[in-house]
Amino acid sequence: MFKVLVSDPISDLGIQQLMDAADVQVEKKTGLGEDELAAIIGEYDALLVRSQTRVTEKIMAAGTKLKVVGRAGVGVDNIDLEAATKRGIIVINAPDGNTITTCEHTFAMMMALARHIPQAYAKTVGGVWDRKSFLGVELRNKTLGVMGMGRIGSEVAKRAKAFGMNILAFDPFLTQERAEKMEVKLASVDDIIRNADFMTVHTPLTPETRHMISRPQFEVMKKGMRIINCARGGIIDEVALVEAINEGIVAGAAFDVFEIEPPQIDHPFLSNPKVIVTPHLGASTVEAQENVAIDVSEEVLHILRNEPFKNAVNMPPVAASVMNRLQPYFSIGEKLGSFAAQSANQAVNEIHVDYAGDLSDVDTLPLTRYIVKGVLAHHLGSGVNIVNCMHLAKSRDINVVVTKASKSKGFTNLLTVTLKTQNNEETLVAGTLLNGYGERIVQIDKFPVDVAPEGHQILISHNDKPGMIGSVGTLLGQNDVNIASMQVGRKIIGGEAIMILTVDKAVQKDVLNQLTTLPELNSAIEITL
Ligand SMILES: NC(=O)C1=CN([C@@H]2O[C@H](COP(=O)(O)OP(=O)(O)OC[C@H]3O[C@@H](n4cnc5c(N)ncnc54)[C@H](O)[C@@H]3O)[C@@H](O)[C@H]2O)C=CC1
Ligand SMILES: O=C(O)C(=O)COP(=O)(O)O
Repeated sequence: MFKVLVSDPISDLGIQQLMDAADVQVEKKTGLGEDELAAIIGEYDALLVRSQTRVTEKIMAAGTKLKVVGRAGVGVDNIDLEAATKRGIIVINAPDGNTITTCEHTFAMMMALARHIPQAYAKTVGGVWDRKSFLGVELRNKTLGVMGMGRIGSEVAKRAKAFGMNILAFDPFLTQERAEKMEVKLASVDDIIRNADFMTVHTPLTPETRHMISRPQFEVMKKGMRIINCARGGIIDEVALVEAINEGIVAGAAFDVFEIEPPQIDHPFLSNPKVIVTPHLGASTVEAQENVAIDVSEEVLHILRNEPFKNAVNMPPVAASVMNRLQPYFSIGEKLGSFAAQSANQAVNEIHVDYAGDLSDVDTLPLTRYIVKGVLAHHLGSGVNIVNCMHLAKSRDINVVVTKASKSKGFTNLLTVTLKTQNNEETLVAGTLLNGYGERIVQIDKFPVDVAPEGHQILISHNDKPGMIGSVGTLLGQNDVNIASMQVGRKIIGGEAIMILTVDKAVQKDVLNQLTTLPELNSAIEITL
């Protein structure tokens, strides 16, 4: 008999099939603290949660029988995926079931914002008949900026068009072709900030999206913009937003999610008349809750019964027979993918992987998955894993092309990852495992290099002129950035060159900006591996 614990409010109808299963016993215990949950989790084979329960390392460690954590929803940021993977606990989510519901909530928030509905309601029920204070705006003919054109963002864009809005859309995986198909205008973050009347965010919270709208963006923002966040708290800097409202830059904001949930009673949003809020209700409809609970229950049953499943966000199912030969390359493969994604600055529509050497005669798909995961994870965050990465690439019209050759330029194996963008630009990174020296990047674009892929690196493109190394070193020194190692690569004397530095800590954006002002220096990108 499998025991399943449901620790958040999850639809009874949705989990009916679990409750009906003869080999499963379901128990519901909501509102438990970490210690209380850790004290009982050892009895259970599966745990079902929404966003309230924090499934921490401590819970995983105590869950000695735990085979699966099921998230009845999309975001898995309340689950310690690393801890789960380390312990072989499969984490699954239900990515599709609440898309429309969350999209509709976003629309409800946008309309409430445009017409001051919560504020007007409060006054009216308070006995004040005030028709002067709540002059609204139409959505028709307004420009809506959508940041993140995944499942929810795309649905929001579709509905906004029906309201006569013009859509500017930004997503690192949105190509011109796909934008045209969706009848939206492909835009940069900057285009949206400067031109939109309404802006809505639909990205996951990743290191890159954290505070993606902050003071510098508010400073150049179109005056009077209205902002909606029904994705994750922290994508928009809450403090900077309140300042921008008080300075008259932002006309109003509608937030369903907060950097810390629930927010403290003195959170500045709660007393600001231009901010409307809901308590993380994006996914809260009868339909969505049934959908996600059904999806997650089905998957949990499959996993408990050792049957195939599809929505794992962490589980690496690699056949044992190929494991021994491929496994040593998993880490360098993922790093090459990540390195390439961080150095490409356009939407990618092809990931080309070339295997040269003795791996060319085995099924390299498990290794390709690590490379594709490395590429996608830079933008998609913790939701991408080696189980779902191929599907995610396909759903974003990204082709994964693999070629193989037995000759490997002198290495036992050489892995070459080339990202092709919609403008036919190519970013190439090649790497290998060197006997006795470990992982090495041996080529970046056309330049041969010898770099250990680890930590914080700065990739600089410059012209091969005397004094470049000195001026870069001096500028970094002045900014307290310590250089651990440095490599330069060039094809011909005096021509194009690259410099790759490994530094001891993350580099501030303004230091990278300062680097780009140096004479003969073309670009400087930070890469974190
Ligand atoms: N308020 C609520 O109750 C709910 C919130 N959510 C949240 O909504 C968000 C979106 O969910 P889905 O659409 O299902 O996810 P999705 O994975 O389908 O879409 C996310 C999109 O964001 C894009 N993205 C990543 N980094 C970006 C960047 N720096 N700039 C622009 N775009 C970027 C990705 O390429 C992807 O297309 C997630 O954060 C999810 O957790 C989802 C359901 C309910
Ligand atoms: O699915 C998501 O990402 C959500 O944020 C929904 O959260 P909830 O299940 O309503 O706690």
